[in-house]
Order: sequence, then structure tokens, then C-alpha cells
Amino acid sequence: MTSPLLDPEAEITALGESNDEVNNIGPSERKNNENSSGLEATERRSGRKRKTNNADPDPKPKKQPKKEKGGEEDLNMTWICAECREAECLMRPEADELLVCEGSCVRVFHYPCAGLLKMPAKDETYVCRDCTEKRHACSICKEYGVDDDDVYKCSKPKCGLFFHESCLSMHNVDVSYIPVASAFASASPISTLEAPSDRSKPIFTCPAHNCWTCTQLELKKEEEDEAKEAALQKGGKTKGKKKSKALPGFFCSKKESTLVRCLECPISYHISCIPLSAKFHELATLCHEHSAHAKLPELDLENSFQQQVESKADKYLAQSNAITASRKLRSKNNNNPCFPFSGEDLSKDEEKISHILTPETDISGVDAACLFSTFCLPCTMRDEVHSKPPQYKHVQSLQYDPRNKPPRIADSGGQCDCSDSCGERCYNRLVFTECFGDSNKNSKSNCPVGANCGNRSISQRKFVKCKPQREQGKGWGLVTLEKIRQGQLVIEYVGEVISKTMKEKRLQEWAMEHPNDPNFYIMALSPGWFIDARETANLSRFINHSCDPNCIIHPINVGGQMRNAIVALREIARGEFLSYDYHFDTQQGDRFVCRCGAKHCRGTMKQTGGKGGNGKEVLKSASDIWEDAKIQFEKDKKFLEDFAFEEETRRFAVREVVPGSEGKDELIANGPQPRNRNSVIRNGIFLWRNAVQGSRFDQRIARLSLK
Ligand SMILES: C[S@@+](CC[C@H](N)C(=O)[O-])C[C@H]1O[C@@H](n2cnc3c(N)ncnc32)[C@H](O)[C@@H]1O
Repeated sequence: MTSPLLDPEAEITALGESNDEVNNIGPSERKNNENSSGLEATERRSGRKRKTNNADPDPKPKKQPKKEKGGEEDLNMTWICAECREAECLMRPEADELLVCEGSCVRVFHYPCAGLLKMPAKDETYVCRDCTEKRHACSICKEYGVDDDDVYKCSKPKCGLFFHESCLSMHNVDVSYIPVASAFASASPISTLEAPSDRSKPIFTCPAHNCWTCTQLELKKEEEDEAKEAALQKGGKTKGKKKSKALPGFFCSKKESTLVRCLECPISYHISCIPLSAKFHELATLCHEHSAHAKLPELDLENSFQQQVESKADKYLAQSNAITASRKLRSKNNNNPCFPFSGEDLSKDEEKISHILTPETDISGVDAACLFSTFCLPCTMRDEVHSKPPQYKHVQSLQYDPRNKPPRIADSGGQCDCSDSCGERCYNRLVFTECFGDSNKNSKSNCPVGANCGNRSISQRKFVKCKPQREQGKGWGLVTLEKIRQGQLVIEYVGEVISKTMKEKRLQEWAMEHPNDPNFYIMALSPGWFIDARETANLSRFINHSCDPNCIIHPINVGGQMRNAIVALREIARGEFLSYDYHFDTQQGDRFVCRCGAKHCRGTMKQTGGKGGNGKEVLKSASDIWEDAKIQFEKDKKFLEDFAFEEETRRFAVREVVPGSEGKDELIANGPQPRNRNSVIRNGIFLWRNAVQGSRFDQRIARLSLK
């Protein structure tokens, strides 16, 4: 393989994301539901209209609901329809009654949005289609999956959110596993962050139950503590590990238990921790990541709670006090303007300051101190708090454009003849093809063993558990959460499959729009086809380059389509950063400085050598790759003749080990021929891969000499 990651000169344009999942708690929901028990979440609500939220112009502060045994928070309901994402039904304005799904998702719907002609009777049970079909959208990537197979429900009883395991790893969620057989019988985890057995179910509390801002601060504190500890130990002083203390209330002026959740994702905040970059009104919240693109539900401002609070603030506040206090606060927070209510026009700061509540004032149940003092993060903290892996759409497999996809690859010839498991000597494995189909003679299959054979890791997504983490000088990287064996499949590189023309278009457009972006995600898949993992990907997009990598890209034929497997080159310890050699195929000069820190670092992520001479890189055309393959073929043959075998076995070796040496063009062009099948199996080789990977015989001497 010459160029895993290609043409990093530029990249792609933004793609739309689907917006089909809703479940949100807005500040007024918190207020209006404060005295409702969490159990209400499973009761059907009818006749609840948004306007009724505002019916009481001066609602008194209500007592927080009692916490249930076991510290269960009351995750308050939202009254935004999960389908149309509005409080008031846009399909039929008269039908803005909401009903609650009594299945596991506990979402609310307008009845027309739920596909019903009328509101169900009080004694009728409503279960939404997703819960009936036991498939839900992941609350992070929005992709649908089968319950307890692809997506898993948060373990909090009243939380109806589902997640892919891999999506959770982006949110610092601790996952434990219980064996599937006992998954429903016991809630006690057997291990934390350990490789689960094949049949285990993840148990976790999703990010919706923790304030995102406070969590980031805790993590930062922990990191600092660890760094201090490490420094102390380096200096020879040993100290017992000091448990870092969280920072409850650092930004919250009180210990709040209620969280408001983003309409688009599970990110939640204490009201007093909502950062400047988020948006909210009394019906819903959009987190810092979604505020720029998503839309808050319609709010009838005139009748809104927000409007009432603002007018009360006008009435009650001594404006001069507010201005002085706010100025003080601003100068303390590096002139970070404070966020009064809408967060829209910060340039009109002075005007807004006149509406800010003083810390002492408590109006209409809103904790004024909380609003006043803590709606913004100091500038110094903002970068840290927002340092989370960039968002992308998580997918589990390659995404093809149905109108323009790579042609299928012809079969490499018949079935393997393995009898129990397809191990090292499996013919399909040797020709870089995964087994498919089962032993049932009626179905198409290339393997008599069936679904349990050992050569189906990619199609069965037997990926290693990993998580994104900052890697010094390289942005985000990917660390493994489990020990990896040499030769083990780590993960598949997935994204959108695009043609060469599309790749070039995207590269150009991205370069124009983001001239300073150093990150590139396009990888070669097969001649003329590429994988773009910038916006649609899995965790593999975070793997960085190293000149001394611990992984390699293996193109593998899975059911007639090429897929790029990332395979371990050596044993990799838990916690190690994963890497492979990008061999960037680029005409640009010194732009791609490598910071891998390896002993023999090339200093660049580009491929070296090539046909350009004088170290100048050129893009390899298909015919160049072809020529290289033929040259390599001759070298292999010569190597076998000269060194690898004793005199008397040479002729045999060349004939057998280099199958098709009489018709090498055909062999290189078409891959393994059925007539070469036996020698491929006997010698464990497949020369066609030289065309893609440049693997060399002299480096396989140990293996050959074993024969
Ligand atoms: C596929 S992305 C890897 C994930 C990326 N680090 C991120 O933060 O999203 C490739 C980009 O990571 C950076 N990178 C990867 N390996 C690097 C290295 N060894 N030295 C410097 N930058 C590296 C480069 O900006 C490169 O274009």
C-alpha cells in the first residue's frame, strides 16, 4: 500500500447531519416540573400545552423533589415533541397535546407526530415505534441501531437515551460490563474498562446526568493532580496519591441537582454552568456544540416566562448597582461579558446589564445569584473546557454513494478448505479475503466453517476498545483501552467512500475554506476510490502518524468490496497511543512536519523515495504502481534463486513460491488464480499484495526458511 492517507493539501466541505432525535429539558421545564416525581416521566401527559407553562405569571419557587433512594436524580421531562421538535404542533396547530411513550425511551410526541389520528384514551398505553421495534437512534451520532446489540440504554432507570459504545467514549463515560446472560439479572458490574467478553453488555450512566462544565473542570483538576504527582515522583519524592477533589460549586453558586439538557445531544448543564457559547430559553437548551447550527423551538415571547422575568428585573433592580457589580465581575473574568438572558448580542452589553438581577434578588423562583454570577466561564477556562474531540458523525461501516460506488471485486477462487476455524493457513486469509456465508450449501459462501470461523473480524466488527485523547503536538490521538496482540485487528478505517474526482473537489474546497487546518482524513481505498473520514467516521479517524508505528493498514476484500483494516504490528499495551505510517501522498513541500518523536523519524508524514528523484515526491499513477509491482516481483524471484533455498530446491521454490512466474502480468493483474491456490496455501504468500503494499520476500525470510 503506497498511500494510506492521500493528498492532504485540502479537505472536504461540510455535510448535513440528520436531526431526528429529541429529548430535552429546558429551564422552564425544570421549573414547571420541580415538584413532580421522576415517575411522572412514564405517565402519559395529555392536554399539556406550552402556553400552560406560562399560565401562572408569578409562580412561586417550589421545593425540589425528594431524591429517591440510591441518590437517583429526577431527570425532569421535556415537553418538546421528539418528532417535530416543537412545543406546539406544526402539523395541526390544534393538536399540541403531548403523549409520553411508555416504552424505554420515555419521549414525548404530539399525537399527529406519533402517527395517531387522535389522542389515545386515558387507559390506553402508548408505545412509540422505536420502542416497539426495539431499535433506537444513538443520542450522539443519531444513527439507528438494534437495542442491546448496536445501541445500549443508559442504566439510569428514568433516562430513555440510547448510545453506541464507541460514541460514549467521546464523553468520558465510565463503562462496566456484565455478561449478557446475567445482564438483566444483576446490575453489578464485573469489571471496569476491561476488555469485555464477546457476550457482555455495557452498563453506564450517560452524560445527561452530569453537568458537562463541572465534569470538564473535574477532569482538568485530576490531570493537574496527576501531573503534580508525576513531577513529585520524578524528583525522587514519593507521596501517597492525593485524591483530587472535584470542584462542586466552583461555577455554581449553589449545589444544583437539576440539569438542563441539549435538544440535540446528551450534554447537560447546571443552569448556572451554561456556557456563553450555548443558547437556551425556557423551553429548551442547545449546548455549546449545537448552538451555532441547530434551532431552538418556537417561543411565544410575549407570554414567555423569560419575558416576565426580564420585565420584573427591570422593575426591581437598581440599575446602577447592577452595572457596577457586573463591571466588577467582568474585570475579574478578563473582561468576559456576562450573559444575561438571550446570549445573542454581546455588544449591547451595557444595555443588558441593566436587566441583570442582583445576587440578593430572588424573582419568580429563579435563583438570581445563580443567573447573575455564573453564566459565563472566564476566558482562561474556556479553551480547556471546550477541549473535547471535534464532532463528527459516527458510523460503523463504510458509507457508499449508491449512484457511484466501487465495482465489486471478483471472487479469488472457490472456498477455503478449513475444517474447524480459519486460522493462519486459511486460503482466504492468505489472499487477504474475509470468509463469508455459512456451511449451508444453498447460500453463497467461500468458507465451509460458517459464521464462527476465525476470519471474519471486519464484518463482525471485532474492534479493540479505544478512546480519543490529546497526543502532544499532534492534536487528538487514539489510545487503546485493552492489550492488543500482534496481528490482531484493531479497528477498520471507515468514512464516506468517494471517487477520485470527488476527492479532488473536496480537497480543493477545504483548502480554500480552511487554509490553516492541519488535519487530513482522506485515505486510499482501492484504485480510484478513497475514504473520507473528516465528517463521517468512527474512532479510527483519530489515529496519528508515526515513523515507527505500532499498526499498519491492510486492505482486505470483504464480500467483494475492499475495506481498510488497521492491524497491530506488534503487541500493544493498554493505554498506548495507536499509530500507523501515513505515507502521505502529496506534492506539497515541508508542510507535513512529523512530530512522532520516533528514533528514526523521517521528519515528515510524507512517503519517501518514489519516482520523482532528488527526494521530490510525485503522485503515483496506477501504471507506476504496476511497474513497481513488476520490479518487486523480479526482485522476489531473484531473492529466492540466490539466497533462500539450497541448490536442489531452488527450481522447485521459484516455481512454487512464485506462482505464475511464467505469466506474471496476469498474476499481478488478476490476483491469485485458482490454479495457484495450492502454492498460495503451501507457501503462505500472495504476490498480488506487492502491488498494493510493497511487501518484500527478503523480509519474510524467517517464514520461508521454516518451510
Ligand atoms: C487522521 S488525522 C489524526 C487525528 C488528528 N490528530 C485530530 O486531532 O483529529 C491526521 C492529522 O493529525 C495530525 N498528525 C497526525 N500524526 C502526526 C504527527 N506524527 N506529527 C504531527 N501531526 C500529526 C496532522 O495534522 C494530520 O493531518
